Amino acid sequence: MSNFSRQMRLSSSMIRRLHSRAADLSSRCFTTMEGHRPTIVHKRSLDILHDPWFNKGTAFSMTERDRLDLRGLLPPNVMSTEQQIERFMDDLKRLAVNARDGPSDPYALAKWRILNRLHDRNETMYYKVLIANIEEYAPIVYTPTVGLVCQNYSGLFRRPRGMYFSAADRGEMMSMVYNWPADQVDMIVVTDGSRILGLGDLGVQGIGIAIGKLDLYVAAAGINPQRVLPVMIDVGTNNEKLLKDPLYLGLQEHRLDGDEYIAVVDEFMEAVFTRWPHVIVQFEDFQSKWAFKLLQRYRDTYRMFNDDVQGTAGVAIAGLLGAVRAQGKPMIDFPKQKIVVAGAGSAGIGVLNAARKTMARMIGNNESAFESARSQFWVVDAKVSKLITLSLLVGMLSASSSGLITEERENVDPDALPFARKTKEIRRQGLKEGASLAEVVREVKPDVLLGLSAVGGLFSEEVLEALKASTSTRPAIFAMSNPTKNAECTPEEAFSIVGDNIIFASGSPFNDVDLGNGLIGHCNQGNNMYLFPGIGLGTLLSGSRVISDGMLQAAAEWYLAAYMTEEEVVKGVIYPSISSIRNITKEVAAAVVKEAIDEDLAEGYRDMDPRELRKLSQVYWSLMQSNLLSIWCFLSNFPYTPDSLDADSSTQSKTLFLHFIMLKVISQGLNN
Ligand SMILES: NC(=O)c1ccc[n+]([C@@H]2O[C@H](COP(=O)([O-])OP(=O)(O)OC[C@H]3O[C@@H](n4cnc5c(N)ncnc54)[C@H](O)[C@@H]3O)[C@@H](O)[C@H]2O)c1
Ligand SMILES: O=C(O)C[C@H](O)C(=O)O
Ligand SMILES: [Mg+2]
Repeated sequence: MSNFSRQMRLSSSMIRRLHSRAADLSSRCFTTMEGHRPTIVHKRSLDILHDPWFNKGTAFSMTERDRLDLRGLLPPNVMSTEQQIERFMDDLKRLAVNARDGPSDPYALAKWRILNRLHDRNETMYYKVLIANIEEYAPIVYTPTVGLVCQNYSGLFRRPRGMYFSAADRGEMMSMVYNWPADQVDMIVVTDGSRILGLGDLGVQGIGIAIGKLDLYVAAAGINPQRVLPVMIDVGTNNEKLLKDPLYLGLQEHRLDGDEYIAVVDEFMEAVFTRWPHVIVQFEDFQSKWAFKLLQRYRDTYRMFNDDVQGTAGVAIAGLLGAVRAQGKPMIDFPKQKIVVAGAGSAGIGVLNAARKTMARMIGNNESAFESARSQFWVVDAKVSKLITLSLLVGMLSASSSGLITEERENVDPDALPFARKTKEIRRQGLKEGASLAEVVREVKPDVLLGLSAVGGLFSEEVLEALKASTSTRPAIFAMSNPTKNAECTPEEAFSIVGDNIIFASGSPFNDVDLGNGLIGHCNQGNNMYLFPGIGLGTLLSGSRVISDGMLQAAAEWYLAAYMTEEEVVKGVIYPSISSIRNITKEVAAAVVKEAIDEDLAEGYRDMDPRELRKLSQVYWSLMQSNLLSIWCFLSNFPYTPDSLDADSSTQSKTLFLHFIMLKVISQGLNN
């Protein structure tokens, strides 16, 4: 071989090596500062974002995100360093301004920041703090402060948490899910940010709600924090303020709609269930237009549920049954209750459907029972139909379709249609289509006034005055809208206007009211947090294929409704305190497991044979009920076993035997 050709061979292999080294280097390097030499990083994915030496946060360009396996781990909008600094400074200044204006919101936000920083530094410690002080910190990491966090998310954003799937990721999601570092994910909470609490469309900022809900999964249900995944599906926003905000972190385009929207959610569902076939997906805070459609679309094929529709319905039913007991009546009297509901959105309709079914079951469980249950509800809404929107646009102020919904109303939402009152009926009651809430309350004299309207103060003085004429010995007011400012009324307003003898519940926490003379007006928190962690845990442990109505009903009616003692209910306490959320979650989960087995839906946990599970359930049902959560925490390597395992000597041997069987069952799954 001539020297020349040897040199050629050497140089071509060298060139190949150099090429591959260059390619390798280019995949591992990026610029930390414009105009500077590139940084070489030997890390990938979240490890980069969690490393203060390398992390550029939202300033990673799209090509860098692809090269460094970061795609989907950051909100989609790429920011410049200048924008990042501006966002940080804006936020800092805003806190100073707010602090002068009034203490409460900035104080709660400051607490959230401190907790969030702890979450970033040391997750174990974060959850220990949360669990030990759940009553104090649930209102910070969850409702109501989480709403404020979502509203201020652009300013608060420091380190990403969870995954973002945007409309721009179509066709990529199946590979993007592998950017998430955990091989096992048990729970996903997903939102598209279109209706965050009662705060409307917050776009990508809605990720905060998914994070807050999963904090409760960890704190209340003992789900391992390494196996939860908050998800934001960013399909744009119709919030004009966010669309114009140069510092907004999400896609700055109007929301996708129709088939295009469904295609994005379909792709997301397929991707997550392909990587984690046993995962459970909780849909959260989707506008009602999509909440029902997506629930119908997926509920028979995937392990999923909609918390606002189904979780809220269960919690409301438990409270409504509690209100019957508080009147000194048996629960079976529920079908006689007259109920006025304000707000026929995803939560309102969910409650109406479930309450109607519960009543029908109590009075015969047949067609005519179902029909007669319908007449116990009066629904008031303020939907502006498409036609009216159009007429408003062209300046013709016609009457909006608000007030009492009757069969006379045009363009009634099909989900609300079954509750449209018949004209003949309401004429007899002295009412008409569109009657105001106050008129309806005045004429119907209901036992219950329930709000899921997202309108703060909707239960005005006039409405509450009208409720004084209620035919109930103990009228109940459920002001369930969140966060605090959106509550339909405060407990002070309710007790002072309607009287000391009422039952009061709100979605966000309020303090009890001092009624004088040593009496306390109890303020219950009627929030779906009492159900969703147990629904998720029970579904996970049973390995149910889907989440059936029966499983949800079992959770609400068997357990939550019966949870309070007679003594408590008489005092007006119809929901438990948040401090007992772990105990409630355990029982809710046990009810869900049992029902899944009874309905033949349980497939066992991972490799657990369903027949074995059935046997286990029959023999050890009562024990499971008292030990399920401890066992789960223990076996899933969750570091914070909630209550000490039952060590009572008389039950110890049985308990240990149960632990042994459950250990066998669950370890099969964990070893997969
Ligand atoms: N406590 C809980 O556990 C819980 C659970 C879910 C939802 N929520 C709260 O319920 C509220 C509604 O949630 P959603 O998902 O049903 O929202 P949604 O937007 O689907 O429904 C709200 C409905 O209220 C109607 N409305 C608006 N103004 C009204 C008025 N003046 N009078 C009567 N109706 C009016 C709207 O037309 C709409 O149909 C939110 O504040 C949410 O935070 C609470
Ligand atoms: O998030 C909550 O506090 C309850 C409910 O899911 C809501 O949307 O308001
Ligand atoms: Mg919600």
